[in-house]
Amino acid sequence: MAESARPIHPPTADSAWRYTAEQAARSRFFFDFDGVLSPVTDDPDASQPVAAALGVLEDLAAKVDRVAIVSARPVSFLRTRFESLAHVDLYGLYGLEVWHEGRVVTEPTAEPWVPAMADLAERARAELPSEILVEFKRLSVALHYRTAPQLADEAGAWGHEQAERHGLKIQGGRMVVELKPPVDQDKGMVISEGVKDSGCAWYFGDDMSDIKAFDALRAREAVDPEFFGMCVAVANPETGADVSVAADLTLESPAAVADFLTDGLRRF
Ligand SMILES: O=P(O)(O)OC[C@H]1O[C@H](O[C@H]2O[C@H](CO)[C@@H](O)[C@H](O)[C@H]2O)[C@H](O)[C@@H](O)[C@@H]1O
Repeated sequence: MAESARPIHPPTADSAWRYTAEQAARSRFFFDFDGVLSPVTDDPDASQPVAAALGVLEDLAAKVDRVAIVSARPVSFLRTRFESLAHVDLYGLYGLEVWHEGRVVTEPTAEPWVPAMADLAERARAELPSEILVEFKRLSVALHYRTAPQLADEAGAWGHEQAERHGLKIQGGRMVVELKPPVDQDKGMVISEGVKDSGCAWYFGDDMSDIKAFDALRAREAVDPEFFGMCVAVANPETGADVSVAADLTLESPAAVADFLTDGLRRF
């Protein structure tokens, strides 16, 4: 049977799956964690992948070239959720950490920032209202206001002041402001690197930081007419239409992502 042509954007799910199945050995899948594989919870420590996600990710990894999770969480956290998956790679802290050959490899230029980030987390706890949940992630500090949305401006102002004073990067997310070392690394860079030598890649994301990963797929398509990049958004009330508008397709929830993959795997 003749091979399908690269689907035209926005492709139908059917044409995207058909093309990917034909290119399975050269296809890679990348997933954000929070809001994509796990439903949002008030307590960041409580979030868990939807029950069907683990099995379907491992099944997918057996059919395609590579499956990876690309998250703002540390690898140590992702390991607690995905330890049972032997064939799924983990990128943590926007790619500052990678799980490689049984250990965490940290971007060397970021490592010296650990003490400064620990100090920042301590000051955030002391200086901000206790309703703002401070999450220390070794190489970044997240200021969560999900349970106290009236404190969004205060968290943002404190974050911006610290970023300016200490030369840090600041990143907004879903009811969160995050401070990071001034190291050039984001999900777009992870994906640009991660799709080298591949013919097809999918990225599933729900947050503003995931748009850079979508852009990386578009950029690769622009220079390689053979390459097919599929951007999938997961709907949520907090990022407005920005992520969906940048995507080829929008799914309703993490449970819908697992169902979508289960259905797609039938084409292989
Ligand atoms: O890149 P991701 O895997 O999507 O991580 C983004 C942030 O996810 C977490 O916060 C978000 O999910 C929490 C649990 O559902 C929720 O309480 C919070 O409001 C969301 O912003 C994580 O805690 C952050 O560190 C990540 O930056």
